Amino acid sequence: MLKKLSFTDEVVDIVTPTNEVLSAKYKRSFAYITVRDRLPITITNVIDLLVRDKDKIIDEFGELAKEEIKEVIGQFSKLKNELQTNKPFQLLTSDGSDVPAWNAYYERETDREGEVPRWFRTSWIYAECYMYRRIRETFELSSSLKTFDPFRKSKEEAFHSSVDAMAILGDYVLQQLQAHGVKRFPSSEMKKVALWGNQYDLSRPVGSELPEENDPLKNIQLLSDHVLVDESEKMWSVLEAAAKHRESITIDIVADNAGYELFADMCLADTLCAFSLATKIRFYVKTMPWFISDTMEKDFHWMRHKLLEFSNEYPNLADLANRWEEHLNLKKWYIEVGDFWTLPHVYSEMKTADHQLYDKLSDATLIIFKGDLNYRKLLGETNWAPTESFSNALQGFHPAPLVTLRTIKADLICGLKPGQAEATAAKSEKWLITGDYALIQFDG
Ligand SMILES: O=P(O)(O)OC[C@H]1O[C@](O)(CO)[C@@H](O)[C@@H]1O
Ligand SMILES: [Mn+2]
Repeated sequence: MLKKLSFTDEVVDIVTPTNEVLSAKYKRSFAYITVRDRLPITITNVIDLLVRDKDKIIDEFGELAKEEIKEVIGQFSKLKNELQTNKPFQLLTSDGSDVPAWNAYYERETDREGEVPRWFRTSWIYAECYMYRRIRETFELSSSLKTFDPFRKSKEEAFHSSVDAMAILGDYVLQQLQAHGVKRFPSSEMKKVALWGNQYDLSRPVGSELPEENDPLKNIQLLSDHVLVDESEKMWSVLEAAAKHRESITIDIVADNAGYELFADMCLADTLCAFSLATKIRFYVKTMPWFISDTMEKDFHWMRHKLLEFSNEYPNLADLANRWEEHLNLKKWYIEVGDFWTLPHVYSEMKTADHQLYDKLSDATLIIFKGDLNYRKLLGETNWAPTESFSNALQGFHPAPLVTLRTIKADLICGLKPGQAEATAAKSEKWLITGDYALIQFDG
């Protein structure tokens, strides 16, 4: 009798070859661990939430939700099974504005791969984005749960557990804001605060914990020798030169996680405006629940309202929330939403996939990309040699001068000095996935 092939027979027991796109087909890669272990856990957690919070959800979304919760749970069990048995992907069927782009991507990949993409064969970025899109689609196809965000509760809990850290940072930032015109822009502190804020994502692998030190300003000192590349001077030079020569300075922030990280990004944005290093800031956020903790527009407004509620306990947090509301009202700050950020495209494809967005980013004086997922997309999800230059790794993506503030949480990197990757690996075996190391890389 012929041995029945299991999908793991297709997985090869190697690390990702240099210059290849990351994929769960390489068994010794973080992509494999993620698709095998981490993604099914995410689906299980969504199912558990629906079971545990059933009554509350029915209260909020109406009686019809009672039946639909059961159906949705069934769909998620099916999705998990599809993943774990390496089934082919499917076309999306909901009426979301991004569905044509998703389905075009599916057709393109099917042509390129010579077969319908599957979880353990296609690129990691496609598989992981596809899972979050399928979760979204399941809710979209219901009648009563269309707007349900399965990660809202986790995002809100994470916000509450970081209020003390925000209060410390908030006090510091308000002091700086009051000192503008007298003191220089606190560049060293603010870049690190926004950089290490990226440790606060909710899809951390087991073993990569948040800092025990609650004071973010002390924490950034402890981590100062963990920034493997720091090209922040070049980013300040761009802004200082623009401040000297121009009246308007637009900074685009491609945001990442809600909660503490977003708070830290807004502190950076506010300080840049106060010190005249920016006149307009556009925050790009996601249109749907994404990679658990990524910011949606509603998460931003929710945070602002929560901060206002602290007016007795932490008046500085409320003051900051009021300032940010004013920036939005005065059209100094914008929250930008768009489908591209939740498509599986890497950024070298932006110009053809969404030329309007590319043109818009091209108007910026500086673009700041936050976090690990943005870094993966910047690098084309490719396993570059660690010494490859950042500029080459971007593969032609250059709408405007750009900088990435990333704590390292996936096994791809570039722009290191010869020997630096090896020396870091000798200090910490899991340096590429724990988020304990970081990069500030600039392309001018
Ligand atoms: O919020 P970030 O920094 O984009 O990180 C998201 C997480 O998702 C991944 O990109 C994939 O699971 C990890 O590499 C990372 O831990
Ligand atoms: Mn994220």
